[in-house]
Amino acid sequence: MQIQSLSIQNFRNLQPLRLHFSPQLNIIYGDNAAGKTSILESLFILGHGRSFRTSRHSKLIHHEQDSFTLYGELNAYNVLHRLGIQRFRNNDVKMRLDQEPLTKLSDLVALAPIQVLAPEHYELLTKGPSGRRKLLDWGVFHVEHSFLKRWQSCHRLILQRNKLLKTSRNYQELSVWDQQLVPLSEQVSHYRQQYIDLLTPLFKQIAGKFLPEVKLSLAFYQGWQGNDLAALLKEQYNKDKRLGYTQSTIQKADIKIMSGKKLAADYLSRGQQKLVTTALKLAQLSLAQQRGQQYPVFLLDDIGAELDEKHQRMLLDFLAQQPENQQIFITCVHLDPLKSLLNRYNNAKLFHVEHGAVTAIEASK
Ligand SMILES: Nc1ncnc2c1ncn2[C@@H]1O[C@H](COP(=O)(O)OP(=O)(O)OP(=O)(O)O)[C@@H](O)[C@H]1O
Repeated sequence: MQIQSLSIQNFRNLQPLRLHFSPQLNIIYGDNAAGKTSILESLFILGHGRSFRTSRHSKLIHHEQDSFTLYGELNAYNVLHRLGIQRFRNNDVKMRLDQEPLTKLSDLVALAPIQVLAPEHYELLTKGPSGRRKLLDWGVFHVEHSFLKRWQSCHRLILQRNKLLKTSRNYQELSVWDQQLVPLSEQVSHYRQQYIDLLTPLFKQIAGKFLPEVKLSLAFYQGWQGNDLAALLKEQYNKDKRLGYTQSTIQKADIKIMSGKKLAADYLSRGQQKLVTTALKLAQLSLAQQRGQQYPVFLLDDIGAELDEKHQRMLLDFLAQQPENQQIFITCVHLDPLKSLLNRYNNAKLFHVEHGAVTAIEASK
């Protein structure tokens, strides 16, 4: 997938603008607080309907305005699509795809795979499992679109079960729900496990280059112990009732990132943890390419801020070896470290951002 152009209105500090992108490499540079990440954020919203920096949409709207509007031209499966998203302070959202109203976020996500690696993600290992689960589910969804429907049904059933737990007098009253919940949960877990199995060799290969000193691997925790979820739900009924929620669900799933037999988060330095996150995201990108899916657009925020020079070079070398139709966006304060990457592309585009205004610069200059 490639983003051909983007118009932005009333988004964070950005002045109204329209940008035409390179199908390969785009570099957005400028001083701190110029608005570089805001551009990446708006690109991310085209494929996710939400930001990667905040869950509060109102923060994205320019201080003095009531709504922001994004309008993107996307090339998906060699077809040009026009996507418009408008978000209001009261949380209303209007989305249109090719002139038609778009009501399902999943259609947007399926159309436009967009992946981001930003400083926010470098705490992926130490924070709770929800970030890792999001990363996993985004990947699973792009391998297997039918995953989402099952995932949503499962969440609905868990919600209903939790409500019923409070009023139920014995397990029998819940067992009908569990007859539906158990097979659905097992299917969701099966897809997740399959994805981890596909991702692991690529992750090991990439992590092995970035961190040759540690032996990393991935393990999948499905959200409960053992293989008999039906028996577990029955056995845990009294405790679930006391707690007011179901303990063993797909909502507890996690990717365990291991260093040998230990959890990587407990033993690796902060720098090493950043490299593990980088390797995970790059492995997801490689997996999509390997499977002949639509290549996700890859957004890399603030390359200079988090990695040392040696690993920055390794990351840039990795990006320099990407296939031709892989679109990449990178933000940075200094252009110098990116010169060798720029030299590899004859159609790279540079954008200079200053106080929310963006100027396209010829890459040859
Ligand atoms: N809703 C908003 N309305 C107006 N301005 C905003 C809004 N939200 C954030 N800003 C401002 O937008 C500016 C740009 O922020 P952004 O994070 O995009 O900068 P950046 O160029 O990526 O900076 P850095 O290099 O420091 O990461 C900041 O000064 C921020 O305070």
